[in-house]
Amino acid sequence: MREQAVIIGIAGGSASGKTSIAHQLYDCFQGHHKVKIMKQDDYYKDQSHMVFEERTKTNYDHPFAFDTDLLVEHLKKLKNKETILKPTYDYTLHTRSHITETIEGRDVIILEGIFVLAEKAVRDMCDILVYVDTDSDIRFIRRLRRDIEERGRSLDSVCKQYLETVRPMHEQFIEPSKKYAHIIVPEGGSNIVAVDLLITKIKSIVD
Ligand SMILES: Nc1ncnc2c1ncn2[C@@H]1O[C@H](COP(=O)(O)OP(=O)(O)O)[C@@H](O)[C@H]1O
Ligand SMILES: O=c1ccn([C@@H]2O[C@H](COP(=O)(O)O)[C@@H](O)[C@H]2O)c(=O)[nH]1
Repeated sequence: MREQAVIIGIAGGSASGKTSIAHQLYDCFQGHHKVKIMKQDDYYKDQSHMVFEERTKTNYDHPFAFDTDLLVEHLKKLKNKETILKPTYDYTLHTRSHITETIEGRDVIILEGIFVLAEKAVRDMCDILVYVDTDSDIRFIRRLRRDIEERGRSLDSVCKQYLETVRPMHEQFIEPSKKYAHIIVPEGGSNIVAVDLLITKIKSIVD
């Protein structure tokens, strides 16, 4: 087993299927290796000093919304299989939760998030870079359903946020970051062939 962890970065638009692919990779490796899924979203800046109303106005699809310095610091430690204390994020409150997770050294780190490819310091930490490429209408439908069912949003708030920030920021930052990918996966987690190829490649590095 390698002394350093292998870090797989998975980027793509909101609701493109990053989490689904991350879980498929996790399920494949976890019996044989120590694996951890890391969400870039856990590194959204803490906004507990702001009232809830103010937090709803934050642009969550701009790089400034993230504490990327902390994420990179943690990735460096994880690369060396050191322990970190990871923050966790609460989408319903739009801020960090009080829970901190201790993560001990792992062989494989699967990092997923909208800016994993767009942020140079983050992508430089990854051994394999994946972009999940799913059409925007499909992503919008999935996001609408998910944000209402799981993130405590209303129909109007999802539509407003999508038009005002999610869509323009996707076009400005996320879509252009596709050029940094080693592998582009169309159709997200339902693309079994692409996920199988990815698993084969990761196995060749890890084993
Ligand atoms: N291939 C798929 N077909 C249908 N629904 C999907 C598919 N992949 C993901 N979803 C759903 O879409 C939503 C967003 O998927 P997710 O993997 O969490 O995307 P991301 O992590 O990119 O935001 C979730 O509710 C998930 O269940
Ligand atoms: O407080 C928050 C924090 C984030 N968001 C939205 O989440 C997505 C990123 O998560 P995915 O799982 O990749 O969809 C991002 O587009 C933000 O708009 C939020 O709404 N509120």
